[in-house]
Amino acid sequence: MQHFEVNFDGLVGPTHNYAGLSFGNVASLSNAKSTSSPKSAAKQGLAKMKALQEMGMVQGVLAPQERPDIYALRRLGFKGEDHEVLAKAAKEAPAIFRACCSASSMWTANAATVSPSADTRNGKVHFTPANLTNKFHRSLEPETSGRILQAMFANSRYFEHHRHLPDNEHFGDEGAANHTRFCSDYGHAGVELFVYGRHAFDSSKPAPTRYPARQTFEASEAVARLHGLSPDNVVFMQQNPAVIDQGVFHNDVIAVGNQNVMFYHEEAFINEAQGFAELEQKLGQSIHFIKVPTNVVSVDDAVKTYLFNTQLITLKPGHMAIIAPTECQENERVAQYLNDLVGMDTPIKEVRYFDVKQSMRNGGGPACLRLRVALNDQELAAVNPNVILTDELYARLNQWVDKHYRDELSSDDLADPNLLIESRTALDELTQIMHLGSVYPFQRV
Ligand SMILES: N=C(N)NCCC[C@H](NC(=O)CCC(=O)O)C(=O)O
Repeated sequence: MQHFEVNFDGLVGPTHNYAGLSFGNVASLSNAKSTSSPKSAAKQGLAKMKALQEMGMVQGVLAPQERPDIYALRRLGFKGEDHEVLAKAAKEAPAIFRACCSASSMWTANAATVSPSADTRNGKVHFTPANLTNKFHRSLEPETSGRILQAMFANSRYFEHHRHLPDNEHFGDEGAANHTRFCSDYGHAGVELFVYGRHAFDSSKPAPTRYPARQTFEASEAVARLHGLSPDNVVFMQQNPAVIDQGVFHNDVIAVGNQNVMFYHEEAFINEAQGFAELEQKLGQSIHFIKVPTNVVSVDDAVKTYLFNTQLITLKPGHMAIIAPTECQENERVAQYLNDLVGMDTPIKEVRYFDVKQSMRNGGGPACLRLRVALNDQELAAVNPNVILTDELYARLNQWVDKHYRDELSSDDLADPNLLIESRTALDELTQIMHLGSVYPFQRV
């Protein structure tokens, strides 16, 4: 039996824009209200997907969501025809309106937590959509994320889908951005590391003071329970609150792991030694812990360049590549570090740089843009084949973007009723291309 790690990248939606919605995410706040390019954002994402496919990876595509979210606006009391709802909300509650227009589902590392079948009690691949309660604009995602994932992984013999956790800050869950799986090989039982930012039910425990900790310990525990993971194969570690307060709003902004490698910043965790010893003991083998010291790369540089929001992928046994944003190349210290890293005696042998600047300006790097799903060949054969990137699908999606997406989008354009029509037209066609069925609210009423 063969095993794969499949990366499901978020296809950027037609309303991609910069609205400054994520307090605690430095890039989101500093680029608020700049003009975006949905077309280049989508094309940058597709180019990264294609490159990984050409590197021999199995690459998947995760569809975007319907925005503006007219249903959320109606729930908040805006009435009338769709164009009236848009006009009233944009005028009377512009901040709420902008939140309902976000294309934030593109960061699919936050779509769900996924446990491969080798780790779970019933031998199925488990999915729990993230509730994303900490940010209003992101809390609009889990229902549709769940429907899209069910349309992609539809075979109940292999896949089990859970409902997202209760929509409350106590169970704030940000999905795979705070979850890393270590294993000797993708098909072998691994150890799942859940990293949380605070304890919701114990205020005596450390917590950040400036920016929010989006993931709670209690949420991480609940996901591990739902997925039927054995306590012998799970480790919980707390993020260092001091780095959350410096803009590290998810663990994947300060650490990335793959198989037997953990690439991380010196300041990432509380109780690092204890957590890492537990990881190795539960995995039953040693892990390459590649620690980047503060005096080589500061937390500030890590946040600005997303050195750790890189994808660490296995190209052949013992040979990994780092997929980094071009921001890393443009920072002298980080570029030098990466240059040195590939010469060190670790499984990381090469670095490839990608321009995902449209996403980076909202605080989303290469790793935010993908959801990892480890699958065996039978499970892969049971995945909806129309969501796996082929040369044909790549060409088709590029044409689709050219046909439907705007070159530029400003904050004022969000209230244009044509944008809603354009988005729905595009998504309706996309569900046919990807054989997803009626996953969007406008297709269901
Ligand atoms: N690290 C990972 N895995 N994901 C990055 C998510 C970025 C996203 N940005 C935003 O939602 C900004 C939207 C805006 O401001 O318009 C967020 O903060 O949740």
